[in-house]
Amino acid sequence: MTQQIHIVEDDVAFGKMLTTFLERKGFDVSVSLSGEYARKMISENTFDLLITDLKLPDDSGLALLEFARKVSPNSKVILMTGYAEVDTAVKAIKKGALDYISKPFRPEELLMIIEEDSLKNTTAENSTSETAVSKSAENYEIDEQNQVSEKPNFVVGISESSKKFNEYLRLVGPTDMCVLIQGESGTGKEVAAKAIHDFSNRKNQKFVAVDCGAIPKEIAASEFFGHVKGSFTGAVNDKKGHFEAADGGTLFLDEVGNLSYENQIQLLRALQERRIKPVGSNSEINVDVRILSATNEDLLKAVSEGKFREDLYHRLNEFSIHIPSLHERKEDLFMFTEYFLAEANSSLGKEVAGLSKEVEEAFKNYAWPGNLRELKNVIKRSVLLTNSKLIPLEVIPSEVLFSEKRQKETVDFSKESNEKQLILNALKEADFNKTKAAKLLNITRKTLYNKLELYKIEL
Ligand SMILES: Nc1ncnc2c1ncn2[C@@H]1O[C@H](COP(=O)(O)OP(=O)(O)OP(=O)(O)O)[C@@H](O)[C@H]1O
Repeated sequence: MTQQIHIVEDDVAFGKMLTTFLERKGFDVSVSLSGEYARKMISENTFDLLITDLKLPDDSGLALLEFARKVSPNSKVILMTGYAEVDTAVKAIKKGALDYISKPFRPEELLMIIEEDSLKNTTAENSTSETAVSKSAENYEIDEQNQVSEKPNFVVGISESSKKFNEYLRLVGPTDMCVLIQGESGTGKEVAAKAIHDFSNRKNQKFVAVDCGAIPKEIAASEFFGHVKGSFTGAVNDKKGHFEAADGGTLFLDEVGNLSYENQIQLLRALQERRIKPVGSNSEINVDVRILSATNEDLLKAVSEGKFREDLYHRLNEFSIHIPSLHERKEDLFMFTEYFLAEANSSLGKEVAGLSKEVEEAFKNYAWPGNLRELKNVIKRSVLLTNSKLIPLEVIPSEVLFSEKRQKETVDFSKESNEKQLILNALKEADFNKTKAAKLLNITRKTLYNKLELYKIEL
């Protein structure tokens, strides 16, 4: 079926360009120029995908995202952001957006995100059979001593913190303990949960991952415990819930801190009694499920503020694992880079050999607020745009080069080639406005003028 896409963009020309591109790729596309019109459209139609600008004259992309999650929970949302808005975009991902894309971007980059998501969905659909096992099982193999070990395609890392948390995965894996995995968005919490499952004797049973942040509280009970036909409007068939689907295996509750208080009580009851009752049913079903959960917020603080039940917190947290942010494990950066580069080359049919020296520097200096997910995205988009052996600075998104989140040791201005390229990038980014470009570079206007002269950059 043709996918219905709705674009919310007040820049008429840009919206038109995206529409034409996506229509050529076979999508059914409509556009809103304002938040008000977009809200009307979202209420009256069911779109598969909503692509919205973060800044609208009468609204914000974040508010639209929240609105869409309420009135049309099945619609995916991609946010288009300016270069300095990565933090907000990361917030958007936490609120349930599929992804974000920083402007300026080429339409091919957007298509890549859309196609990657459809691919994921197809894989997910194909793996709903009773015998399906976790995808991350592919990440491990049995060695000669019959020990489970990582294949090279699962990056363990060389930093002390990575070694430690991977050791914890190994240790807690074979137990039946409930594990709470904590870490910033994109650090690899789901990958870690799958690894725990794969180290357990449930590894040949199902691993069911549930994004608690994406379930509206009204239907959470039916999602977790299932329902019987006719139990509420819209319940046209009996439906199995996640607990039953994961019976014998592992249930991974992602963003568990987002569950409403009422849903927390229901979950606690199910965990204590190891029995569930589908909505509208009179009989209970025994379930044997190991619970792993993850959060990127401070759950203990949520407990002290009365937003998260303390008894549930202790149930879920029989063992806790903290995944370090990429910023805290900089030693692993280039291992992950190599891995994601190989992955991007193979999926895009390219043969990019590595990063240029300047890009390497920029990567080292960036704080990576979106962690491994951001690194993976940046590399994939850059590989797509690279036509040389090494990834050049020009294809790197400007937030990586100029974000306020960059660490203090900023750009190595001692290297002339770096400096000239960075100045050119900043000028481009600032639409050749020198005051803005100087600000981006964190130098005075006068210094910028001197440097323009030094490098013979004519404007
Ligand atoms: N050890 C690893 N080796 C290789 N790739 C990894 C590893 N850990 C994470 N990744 C990749 O990084 C990306 C982010 O991982 P994941 O989805 O597990 O993060 P998350 O912490 O669950 O994110 P969120 O908080 O947004 O739910 C994924 O594409 C994943 O495949």
